[in-house]
Amino acid sequence: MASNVPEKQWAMVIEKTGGPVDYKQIPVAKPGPDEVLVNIKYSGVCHTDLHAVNGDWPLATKLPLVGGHEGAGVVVAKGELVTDVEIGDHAGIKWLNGSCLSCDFCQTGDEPLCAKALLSGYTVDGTFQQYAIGKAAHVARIPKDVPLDAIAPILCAGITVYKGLKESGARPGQTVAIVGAGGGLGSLACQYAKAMGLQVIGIDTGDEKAAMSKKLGAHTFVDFAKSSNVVKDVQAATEDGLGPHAVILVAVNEKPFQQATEYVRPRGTVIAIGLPAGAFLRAPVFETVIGVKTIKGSYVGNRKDTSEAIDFYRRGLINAPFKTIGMSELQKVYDMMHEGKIAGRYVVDTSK
Ligand SMILES: NC(=O)c1ccc[n+]([C@@H]2O[C@H](COP(=O)([O-])OP(=O)(O)OC[C@H]3O[C@@H](n4cnc5c(N)ncnc54)[C@H](O)[C@@H]3O)[C@@H](O)[C@H]2O)c1
Ligand SMILES: [Zn+2]
Ligand SMILES: [Zn+2]
Repeated sequence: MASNVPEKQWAMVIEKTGGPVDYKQIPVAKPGPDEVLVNIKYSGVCHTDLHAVNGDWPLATKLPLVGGHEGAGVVVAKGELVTDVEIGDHAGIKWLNGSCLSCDFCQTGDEPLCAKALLSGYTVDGTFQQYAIGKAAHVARIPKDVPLDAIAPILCAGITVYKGLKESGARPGQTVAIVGAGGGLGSLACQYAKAMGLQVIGIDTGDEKAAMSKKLGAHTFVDFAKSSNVVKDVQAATEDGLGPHAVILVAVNEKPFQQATEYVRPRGTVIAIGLPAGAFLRAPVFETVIGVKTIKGSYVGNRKDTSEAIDFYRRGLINAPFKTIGMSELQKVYDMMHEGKIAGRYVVDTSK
């Protein structure tokens, strides 16, 4: 372990599901043989972190829990089996903290499906602390010319929407609707879609999110709260009125998951990414069949998706807004997120 690693550090911890999240000092963990210890400088706040606090999903978290899975920082220690990450390297701890590397899914680059996957800020402690552990095989390699605050949101939101866009099969020139375009994943989805040569329809609510979505690449914005007919408005936003070729669902409510199958273009694909509590996908069988529509889930990304998503940023293609706040103020971010008031992403600075 590097000599400047302290015994104790600041962290945001929940003791029980439902919170509150407390700012307190906890011990710094020691990396196991195949792990690295990363001095987290910045961590993005994903809506998943809020689902974890609230216990929304049919999957229990560890407790007490340090949340966070968009952590970017500097490697300060490593286990004896780690040969391809060096002390001083910049690294990211993402949702997929580790996987078995040998099951059928891991062997085929589908490691998010690994039954033994470790999830940062959920089944293992995450990045709302100054020093976090990651499996060396899975930490994101971050080039040193990339700023650690701006890259943090890419480590979940960016990877996830980039993968979702690839899974949609949408090709350059085609149209994609981003549902939840003003949020953390949505703002990045607008940028990745634009960079991939797609035309973008943004769907969300409020003037701030409308203006931001347009700035990030949406040619049309549909305000779901103001529109009297979202399905018609989304279809009307495509040149021939037949609807978008793909829909990326990153909203945190169930209703748009039902609407998407109605307005997606025949032969089109609906990609479900958002995870509203207790929600169901529902589609009319007749229209889905005769429209040859595809509905599929998409879940984070693999290590290759990770490096590609980071490379898009490095090449200057991604410039989604984020605001920085002290880590000790995490509860404020959760409160704003709960109210749907965040346009883009918040990133916490672990030094404050
Ligand atoms: N599948 C995955 O791999 C994966 C990865 C990361 C996050 N997620 C999930 O994605 C979701 C979004 O995360 P986030 O951090 O971007 O959240 P966020 O709170 O930043 O954004 C959600 C956005 O959805 C908008 N929204 C709410 N209702 C809507 C509606 N009816 N129509 C259109 N937009 C609507 C909100 O206004 C907000 O802007 C969460 O459920 C999160 O857990 C999934
Ligand atoms: Zn996330
Ligand atoms: Zn595996």
